[in-house]
Amino acid sequence: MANGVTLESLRQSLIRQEDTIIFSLIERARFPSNSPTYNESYVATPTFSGSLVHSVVKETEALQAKAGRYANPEEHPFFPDNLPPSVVPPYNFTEVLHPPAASINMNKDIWDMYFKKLLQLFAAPGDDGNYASTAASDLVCLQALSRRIHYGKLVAEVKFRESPEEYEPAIRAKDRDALMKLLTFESVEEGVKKRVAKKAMVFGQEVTLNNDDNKGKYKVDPFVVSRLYGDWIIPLTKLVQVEYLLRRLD
Ligand SMILES: C=C(O[C@@H]1C=C(C(=O)O)C=C[C@H]1O)C(=O)O
Repeated sequence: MANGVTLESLRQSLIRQEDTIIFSLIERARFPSNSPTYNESYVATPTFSGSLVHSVVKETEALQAKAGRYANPEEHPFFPDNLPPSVVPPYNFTEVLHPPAASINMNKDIWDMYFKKLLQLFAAPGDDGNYASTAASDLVCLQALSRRIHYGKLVAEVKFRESPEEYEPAIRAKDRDALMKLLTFESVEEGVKKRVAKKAMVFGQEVTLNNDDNKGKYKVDPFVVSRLYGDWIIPLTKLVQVEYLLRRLD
């Protein structure tokens, strides 16, 4: 495969990213739900627009944009409008993707999924006042999820290059269902769901010096992690793949 990128190497990266995602969820789960972080009327100052989390994400992204974060095609901002330009010298990232890929940004869906669905599954109800740290943890989760989900672009490119003759008719017919079928590997998905549950058990256990008196207590529920993947992360990654493929012949 061109540029040394193979389906196998991309899958290995997705496996490594599981570690990042699970640790980020564990870090967020240190805090209770902390609802004022998300309440637009909580911060009453012109410095911040919207909720605290909105401002923390937006302003951090502006800083990271200056530091060159979004020059990497694997990174996608949640607030792409009016981002300041990078001030660092450009790095020559290998071009793997078909250029129209740049127009795909699913972060709006990722934002909604995270705040409306995921968070309540792993953050315990309550309020401990740590809103700034909570927002910072949310940002880390969001960025890890976004990177993983947009990796679908690379996965789709490699799948396309491996068998263009299978994909081209479905792309020309704009047949989303056929594309979804072609790019789906159910056994891989089942493996992902089982592995992330196992990782959540290993990473989220209490490590003590005297044997296993904490068995069965996890910092994030392994079943919930598996469900996050099965119900949201994998479907969104596949949606990115479909969107990418639909533009692949443009
Ligand atoms: C990412 C891939 O494409 C699909 C999505 C998967 C995922 O998001 O984990 C797994 C298998 C495929 O159904 C892949 O084939 O590895």
